[in-house]
Amino acid sequence: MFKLKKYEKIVQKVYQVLPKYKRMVDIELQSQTNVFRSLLANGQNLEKILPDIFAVIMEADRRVLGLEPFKVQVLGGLALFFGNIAEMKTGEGKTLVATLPLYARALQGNKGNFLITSNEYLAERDGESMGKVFKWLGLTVGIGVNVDDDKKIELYDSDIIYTTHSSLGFDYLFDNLGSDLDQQAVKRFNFAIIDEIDAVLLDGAQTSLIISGAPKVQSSLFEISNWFVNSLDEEDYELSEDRKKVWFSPLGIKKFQEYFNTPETVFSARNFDIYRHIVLALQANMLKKRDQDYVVDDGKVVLLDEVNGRKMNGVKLNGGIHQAIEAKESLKITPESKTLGMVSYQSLFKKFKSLSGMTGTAKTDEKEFIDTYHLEVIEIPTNLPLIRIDKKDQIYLTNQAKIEKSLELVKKGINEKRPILIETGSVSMSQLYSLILLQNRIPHNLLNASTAPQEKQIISEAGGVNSITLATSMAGRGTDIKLTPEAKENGGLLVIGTERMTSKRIDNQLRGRAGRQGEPGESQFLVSLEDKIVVENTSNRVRKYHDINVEKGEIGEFDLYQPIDKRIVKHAIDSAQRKVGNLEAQGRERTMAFDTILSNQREKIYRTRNEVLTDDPDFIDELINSCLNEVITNFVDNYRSIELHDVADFIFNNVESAYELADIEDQLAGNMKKKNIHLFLFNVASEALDKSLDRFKNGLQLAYFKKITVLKAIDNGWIDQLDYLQQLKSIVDGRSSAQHKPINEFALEARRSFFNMEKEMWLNMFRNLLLTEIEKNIDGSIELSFP
Ligand SMILES: Nc1ncnc2c1ncn2[C@@H]1O[C@H](COP(=O)(O)OP(=O)(O)OP(=O)(O)O)[C@@H](O)[C@H]1O
Repeated sequence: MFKLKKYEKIVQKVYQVLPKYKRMVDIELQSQTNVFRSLLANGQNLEKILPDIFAVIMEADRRVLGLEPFKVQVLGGLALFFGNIAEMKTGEGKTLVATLPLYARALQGNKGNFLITSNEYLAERDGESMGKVFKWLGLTVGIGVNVDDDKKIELYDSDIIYTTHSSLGFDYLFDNLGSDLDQQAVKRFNFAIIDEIDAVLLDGAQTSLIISGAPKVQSSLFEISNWFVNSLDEEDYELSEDRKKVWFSPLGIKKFQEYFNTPETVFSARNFDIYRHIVLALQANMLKKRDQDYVVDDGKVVLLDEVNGRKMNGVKLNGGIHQAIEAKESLKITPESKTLGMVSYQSLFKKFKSLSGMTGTAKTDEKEFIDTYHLEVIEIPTNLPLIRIDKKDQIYLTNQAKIEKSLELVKKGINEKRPILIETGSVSMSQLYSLILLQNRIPHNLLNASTAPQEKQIISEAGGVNSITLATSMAGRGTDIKLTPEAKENGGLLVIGTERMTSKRIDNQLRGRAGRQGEPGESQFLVSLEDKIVVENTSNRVRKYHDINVEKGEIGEFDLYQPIDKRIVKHAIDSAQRKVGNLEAQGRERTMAFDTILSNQREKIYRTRNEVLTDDPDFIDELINSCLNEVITNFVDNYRSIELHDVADFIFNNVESAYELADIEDQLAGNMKKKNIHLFLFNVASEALDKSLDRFKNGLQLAYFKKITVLKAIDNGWIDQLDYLQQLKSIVDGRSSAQHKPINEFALEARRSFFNMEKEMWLNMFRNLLLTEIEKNIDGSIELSFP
């Protein structure tokens, strides 16, 4: 409330200065960008001149787009500027609202200002339309989808960037795989507005973005593990309530120990690899269903999209689960690939100095936004009163009754000459419904994942009289259906929902296609007790109620076509939907907890990497010096007492092979104290290093050699660590009990393995520096072959 008051005061100031800018001719208004920029460069406080900045962009919006932001839109713009979530009802014009804070933030000249959308269609649509205003005011604008690699630097150098969350995430990960700082594109994370922030941060945030590459050594453990898992009984494992997790019961663990003849705890380092494979086999057999999660096509496992059921050709599950399914189906096991980079959306967006978001539906999940992102939700009033009529849900016992009743509604809408939008929960349902409409001779447009290329065309026709659009929830976000004057007169858009979606927010987004900008409209959802979400998430009591009454219906004792008005049924449907929502929230919380641990390590590595990439010779030399010290200290500390042959082995394996045992003996002169050995090895290594580096007569080549050997050691170590952590996550995530707190075990092991990785990195760096062979080509270039 306090914040809203503050913003309202600024709005007043905006309207006080607006007339001044309205009087300016185009060229004078356009020049204000430079005026503001130089004021800011000279130390002017951005907030002080905010009313003027907002007034300029408002007037530019009006001149270029023909749209002057309403008062409530200015208020929304301020909520975004100050880093909040602006909750503005569907159709209130959020696309335009975003222009105000983006312009203000971009004036500081610090780049890295983003508008992030949940899909490519919106990024392109909004980037192109709103881009015109920014360009008119002299700023540069980039659209970050489908961009060639060689255009990435230019893209991210724009003042304002419209892109999707995944494009940004992948570009960030790829940047940190390269060996050239000049090639890094995503350098600045200053300000971001996330459009449809609940879709991006809640609906789509359970999975992390992953880049994988380099095949791993093939393992034969997949088949053995599959065989073992098939020999288990039901009491050997437990499934979570939502059947999305599975873990071994104490009985199962006992069988594991007997079968593999390993009395040690299953979580010991020695058992890690086999245990991982067993867990994967258990998951593949118990959680992944053929023809539901995947199909077997031509000897290959092809995944199915959970939401729209389409085949996802070429997509593979990470972390070995894909191979475990192949073993389950007795197919040829494809090579497993290592994870090269991984980031969750949560970590990605936490990188921004200032983050904000907008949506029509955030208040219900405000707690999660505050807890996770420190984002407050500010409710912005509507410009005109909302006059859409949201009818209460009609609940039927059977799908058949529901569909027939919805058809009646469609026909009624046709008689009233209104545009109709029918929403289904999946691609298959949309196809089925399309068939039913055709059987009833009702012409319509179908909008789902497979007709996506025609999206623009379909939406442009959707607001005319008698236009019927059948869609999946794809048409639920950002879709702006423009009504014809006649359609408005006839009552506006009629939205018919044919089932509850996975959250109330998504339902509300669908309703929100109607009644935009104070227009007339209506929404009606029809639900049945046979809908997927209800069947999968309801109690036995409701199931019984369904079964008994269907039987009664068959003998005419229950009217199947009469909507059910019982509280327990309504309650059951609401709670089925809530249950799905809660499970998803828990999933996000877990992803976040795991990723927080991982992101601390990732940041540390990426920071060191970037320092190496800056080519600062002092930094690299210091690093190399520490490397000698670390490796030798680690070696010495590893022994209680060191024998001569241990020292010889160390030199032979890591420094050079031509060293004679007698020489070592001579030089140590019987003094086998650790301090003396340390000194001796340090001298040997320093000499060898000088010799190795002396091979480069050219300063540039020498600098390159140092940089690349160091970088290679860091990257190899980190990739192995990342891959290990991903595997570890999949096995600890499955077991949750009083004794085992998965996240604590993960944290402990992650820390221990990071420590080991650091040691391994130093050693690899050491070996790279001393043992890399060089071949000179005739043209003066060199080729390195690493040990
Ligand atoms: N100030 C304005 N004056 C006139 N029309 C406007 C104004 N602002 C927005 N509009 C129009 O309102 C419609 C809805 O805008 P937009 O699609 O940006 O809404 P939204 O808030 O993003 O909706 P959703 O929540 O569904 O994504 C558009 O047709 C847009 O042109």
